[in-house]
Amino acid sequence: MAKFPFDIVLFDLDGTLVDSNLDLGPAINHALALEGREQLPLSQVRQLIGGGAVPMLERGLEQTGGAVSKERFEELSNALLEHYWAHIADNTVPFPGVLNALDVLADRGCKLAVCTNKAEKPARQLIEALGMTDRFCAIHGGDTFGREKAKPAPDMLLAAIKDCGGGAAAMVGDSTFDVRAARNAGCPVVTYRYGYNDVPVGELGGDAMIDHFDELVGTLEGLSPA
Ligand SMILES: O=C(O)COP(=O)(O)O
Ligand SMILES: [Mg+2]
Repeated sequence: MAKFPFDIVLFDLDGTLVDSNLDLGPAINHALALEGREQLPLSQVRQLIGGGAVPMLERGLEQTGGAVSKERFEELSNALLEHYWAHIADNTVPFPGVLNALDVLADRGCKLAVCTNKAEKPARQLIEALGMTDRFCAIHGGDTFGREKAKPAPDMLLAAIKDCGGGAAAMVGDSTFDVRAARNAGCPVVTYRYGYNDVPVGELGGDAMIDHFDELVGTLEGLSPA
């Protein structure tokens, strides 16, 4: 078998490895209800995911009547996170084909890592609850290197590449945060059509797009390391 073109594959979490909308949705709606705001349908919540909990709540408030004071935002944000932590893996599951794709990549000698804008603690909690921790050499969150270093900054990707021992890396993600972070880190990037795309999926601008995780290994085989 030909050598696999990548030594390392970096994965976004929400909307890429896992379908977490069913647990993030009730958490943001819990915070909106505390402020007397209308509930957002899950189809709308999907489009708010990708930058982490703070941008998600900011945008949710904007879409239901406008911003609140800094103090109130802090309270609502804490309420959102508390609700989310209590229900982190109630309904969240890996997307179809994810576990098999991770198995095949590991068999082909790839090291795997998670680079998410979710805070590191809930990211680890979720990955652990799904029994997936041992698959990854590194799990970096949106606060691991400070919020200003969250995606689209390349820092967590570059750190994960180092943690995995260095080598040719590719990124897999669902949003503009992932595509821009991969570009900033100099890695090719595959996007997932059924993730939580924050722009129309054709405009994400990755190097390749998959409709199902069964396509991932073959798609990566067709890409060249940067
Ligand atoms: O939770 C979020 O908003 C972002 O998470 P992601 O970077 O794993 O998509
Ligand atoms: Mg995502």
